[in-house]
Amino acid sequence: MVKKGIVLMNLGSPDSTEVKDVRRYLDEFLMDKRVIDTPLLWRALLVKGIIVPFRAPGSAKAYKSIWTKEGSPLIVISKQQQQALQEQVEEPVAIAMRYGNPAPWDAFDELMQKAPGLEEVVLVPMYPHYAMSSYETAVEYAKKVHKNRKYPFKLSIVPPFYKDPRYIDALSESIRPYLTEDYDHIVFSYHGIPERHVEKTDPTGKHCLKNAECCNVGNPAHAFCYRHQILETTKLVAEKLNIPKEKYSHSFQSRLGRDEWLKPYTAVRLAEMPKEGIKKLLVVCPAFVADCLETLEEMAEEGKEIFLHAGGESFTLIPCMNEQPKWIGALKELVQDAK
Ligand SMILES: C=CC1=C(C)c2cc3[nH]c(cc4nc(cc5[nH]c(cc1n2)c(C)c5CCC(=O)O)C(CCC(=O)O)=C4C)c(C)c3C=C
Ligand SMILES: [Fe+2]
Ligand SMILES: [Fe+2]
Repeated sequence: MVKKGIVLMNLGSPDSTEVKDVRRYLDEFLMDKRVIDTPLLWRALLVKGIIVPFRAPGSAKAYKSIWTKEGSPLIVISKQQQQALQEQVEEPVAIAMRYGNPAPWDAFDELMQKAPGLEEVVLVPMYPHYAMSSYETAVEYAKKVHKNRKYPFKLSIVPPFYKDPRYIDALSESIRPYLTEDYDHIVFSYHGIPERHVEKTDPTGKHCLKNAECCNVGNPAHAFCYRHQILETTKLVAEKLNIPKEKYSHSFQSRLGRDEWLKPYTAVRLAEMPKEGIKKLLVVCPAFVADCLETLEEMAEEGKEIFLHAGGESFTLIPCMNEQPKWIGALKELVQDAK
């Protein structure tokens, strides 16, 4: 009898592209204290009074431009990843989202039904890097649901896999075919976060962002440092693919609000690069293991337009790993290692 189950947990999407559904999704997302980390009253005022009413119609339009017959790309691809992994393992696999549907309890209930007597569920937060607004909130929420609803099984969690050779290999192989093209530069564009979040998750309270080199000097804070982790991923992939130092760089996309976020900003770099002689650009987004609004709309549409408008000649966005066999194989092994 199978005693174990697997949950792949990603961020989530609105139920439809209607403004009311996008509003509800943004409200749940941005009211999360690990995403907008201001005191509750101020957060409620900001989110419900300003951000959501002003942002929802624009976000709904952006979602419309990428929506498929089957629904949101992030959810559709998550289901494809679930099926692909299911073909490789005998334990039942379910998906859950941090915001919207399916919720973690939907996934846990599904697994309980498929495997009566379930003893352990392995949760895979589908984020390679630690950030309080992605990995941490997914894990804390899943733990809360697990505890409050008194599920009888043990919950094991896959740690951030930003330097795991199996993730690095799968990511590198997804990039390799594009390097045979004639290109001037490859940008590793990661989802940005406010600088304050990096400082907040520093358990030493005195390392992260305290000097320009902090992420390159060994420190226990790196287990929680998003910036250190994305620099590691970039370096390891570049080494594996023999990309010369001058031909690659990293940057951060998707900034929201006026706070200082991790820099450089992708949108700013895309506008500067053609003036520096970079005309043929490759872009990869390693913080996402499934294509989503931030890759298909923000990068493939907006980012491309910024670069071409600034004098760039070609802009190639490398797809996320989605359900590529090498990535699914890596996922299977990450699950097997979880304790
Ligand atoms: C304060 C705002 C935000 C932080 C911090 C943040 C961190 C963060 N997000 C992801 C992954 C995804 N974000 C996506 C969409 C998205 N992100 C924000 C804001 C913050 N994210 C918003 C408002 C949105 C919604 C769309 C919009 O209005 O722009 C998505 C795509 C979801 C989809 O349905 O396709 C992903 C995935 C990570 C990994 C992260 C921290 C590292
Ligand atoms: Fe985001
Ligand atoms: Fe750091």
